[in-house]
Amino acid sequence: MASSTLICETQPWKDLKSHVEDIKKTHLRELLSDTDRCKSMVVDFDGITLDYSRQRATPGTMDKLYNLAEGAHLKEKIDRMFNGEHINSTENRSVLHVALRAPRDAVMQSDGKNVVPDVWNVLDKIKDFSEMVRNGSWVGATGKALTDVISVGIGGSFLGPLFVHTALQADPEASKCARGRQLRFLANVDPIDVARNIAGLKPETTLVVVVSKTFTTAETMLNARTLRAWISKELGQSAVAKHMVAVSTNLALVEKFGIDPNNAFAFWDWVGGRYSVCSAVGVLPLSLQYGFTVVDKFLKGASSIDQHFYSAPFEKNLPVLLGMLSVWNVSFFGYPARAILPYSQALEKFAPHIQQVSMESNGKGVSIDGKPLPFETGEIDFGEPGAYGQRSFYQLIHQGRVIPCDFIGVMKSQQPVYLEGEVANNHDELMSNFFAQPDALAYGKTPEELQKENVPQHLVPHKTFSGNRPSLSLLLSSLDAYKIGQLLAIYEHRVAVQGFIWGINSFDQWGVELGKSLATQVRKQLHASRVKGEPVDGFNFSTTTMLSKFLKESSEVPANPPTILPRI
Ligand SMILES: O=P(O)(O)OC[C@H]1O[C@H](O)[C@H](O)[C@@H](O)[C@@H]1O
Repeated sequence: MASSTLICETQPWKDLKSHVEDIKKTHLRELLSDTDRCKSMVVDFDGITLDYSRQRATPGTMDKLYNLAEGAHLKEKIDRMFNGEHINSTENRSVLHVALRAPRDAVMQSDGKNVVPDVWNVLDKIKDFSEMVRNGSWVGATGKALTDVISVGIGGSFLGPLFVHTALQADPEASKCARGRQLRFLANVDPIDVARNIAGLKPETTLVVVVSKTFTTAETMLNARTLRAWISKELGQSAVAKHMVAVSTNLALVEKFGIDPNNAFAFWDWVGGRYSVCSAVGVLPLSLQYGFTVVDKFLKGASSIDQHFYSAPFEKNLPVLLGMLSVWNVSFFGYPARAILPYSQALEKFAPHIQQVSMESNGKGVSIDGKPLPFETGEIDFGEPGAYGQRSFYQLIHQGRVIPCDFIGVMKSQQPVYLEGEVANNHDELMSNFFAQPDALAYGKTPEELQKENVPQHLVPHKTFSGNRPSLSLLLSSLDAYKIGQLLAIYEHRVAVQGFIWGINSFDQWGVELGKSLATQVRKQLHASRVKGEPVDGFNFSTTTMLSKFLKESSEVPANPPTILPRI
């Protein structure tokens, strides 16, 4: 539905621009006193409750947002995604991560081919392989079972799997399945990350999974070569076949690296890196750690949201509502950021994953047709588990900048604790904050209220809270593999909705390229200076000065060193 009209030139956008001026005159206190309005702003789906009554919006705003969705051809764009059309136009690819969690009998086409059987071939292969490793029928070079896995990858080949792993770690069913096993992630090319990852592990009981869509990412490939050296130094070159497997779309490069193609797990160019956690990228390491049954539940949770996103009317559609409200906050109120505040330690890696999903997708400067945008897209996503955040950046959120917040709570803790004689059990204590903070942000505290509380006059300005700070709350019935899959898919689709409304391509990432090519130039210079003593040349004054200083101060680095691996 590519149309060269920018969304900001349409009538629904203009209507919202004037409507926001009215809303700005209304305090959230007032909005929250309207019970019918609040009732209309609670939506339930499959164990998830969304309450968006603390958004600076009325039912009238929502109608105007639905008009905007229509003006942006949102439904057609969602359909085009599910139909496998090449909506990633700059890379001429379909965007079909929904096919990764589709049921076995579903049909989803990309380039005239049903991709679901390919997806299930890989899933079956992962199931078989992970079972063999877990039950000890696949052993390492010395005949020992492989109990530990290091997943090597960065960006989309790291953040999603890390989020899911962290979320599953304390889940009773998953943790039982993971007993005696370890899963670690090596992402940074910093040698310190290598040192930390291999600390306490032995090559003979370790399986390395190299995860890279392209199999060319400099950091990942150097880390993969480093772990290959770690294995072959101790067990010999031939051990690599038993101790290293790969996940990639580039199977030719996997083979060239020295990994047996039988031990490579494929995915496809219609899966974007940041949307790849449901492909072998996440499914392989997670199945090795937790078993395929647990991971299958995670996929089913994501699939439940895919169906909902595809078929639910907009007023009941969680990703659509969340996406539209984000557009409202960013494009009409001009709020630059969004705080993701899970009240569950299990979700501590959720915000870092969503940072990539959201900011790499929607941080764009031109429309999908290449027209410069006269408005900002994307938002700065950040977050920490609530209890941490409250003791660090909530001050700014309460009395400084206005930052719309997503509060994410869970009804039942994965690991309940009850202490005799306590007023509240530990999870209730945590959840007290989940319920209290949104109201504190919305209502604030007036000078009159403070005076009634006999607050000394000179402190009244400091203790006054303006309130009127928007948030929304997502309450999950539990946090098992299924719910984790749902949460992931809600945010993936929310980000897509935002991009569809703004009229951008949320599925490419050209902005990442420039930094990478400049790093290549620096890498060549470092090599030439260390090996041939060549002076720094071809950079600006600032970079030349800093590079020369770096080379001089680290001159003890040998030019042609033998393999040295870190030890801690
Ligand atoms: O999976 P890889 O090909 O190694 O790519 C890893 C990452 O590389 C770049 O940084 C891209 O911008 C990311 O989207 C991608 O996830």
